[in-house]
Amino acid sequence: MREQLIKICGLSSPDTMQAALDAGATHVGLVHYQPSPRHIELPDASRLRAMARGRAKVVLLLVNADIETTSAAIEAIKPEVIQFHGTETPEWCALVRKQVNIEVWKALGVKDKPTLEKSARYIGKVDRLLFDAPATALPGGNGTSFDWSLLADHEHTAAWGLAGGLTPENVADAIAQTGAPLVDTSSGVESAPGIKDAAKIAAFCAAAKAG
Ligand SMILES: O=C(O)c1ccccc1N[C@@H]1O[C@H](COP(=O)(O)O)[C@@H](O)[C@H]1O
Repeated sequence: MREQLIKICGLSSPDTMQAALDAGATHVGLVHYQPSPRHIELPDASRLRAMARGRAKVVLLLVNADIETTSAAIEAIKPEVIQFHGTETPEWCALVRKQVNIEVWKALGVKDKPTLEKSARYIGKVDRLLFDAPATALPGGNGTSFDWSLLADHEHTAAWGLAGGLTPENVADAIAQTGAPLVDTSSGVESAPGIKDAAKIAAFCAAAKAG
């Protein structure tokens, strides 16, 4: 049986990092993007990163960051994965992937079939595609989902994951409908924007594993 991959993103305190690790998250995400309520400065991110070593893969989330910001964040956090969540091009993703030798993921907002098909531009350039709801106020982390039926007959030719509005209540259904090998949540395990809830994190991981 394959392992269900589970990413809890936007962690910014030791308590909630511990909750995600104890709940069995396979990936934990740190958002380094100033406009986000989940933004974390590099020294704090580095401390949380140390907690996860050997227990879960750390995913550094960046949005259209310049070279200096990207390099400084990678140097400080030493993540296993970098997730680009803005309008980064396939070429940019491939360049970073070649330079840093860690997994590179690209998040893409799925509005309709054509936008899903455009994801093919990233095949071979990244290690995983992350299908999310289209950007609204923020490029992601808005707690909104997209029409999962768009994925039903999509032929996946690369590793992928599902994000956008996933909660402890809907994640099992999302996995059943889409077969997502990785599920990713942020808002769905919070009590308020940027405030993670340990009980919701535990419930999400349990539901995803059961799903
Ligand atoms: O979490 C954020 O604040 C964020 C900011 C900018 C880009 C992406 C962001 N979060 C990622 O968006 C998806 C979906 O999040 P949600 O579950 O709908 O809140 C996920 O990958 C988050 O990590």
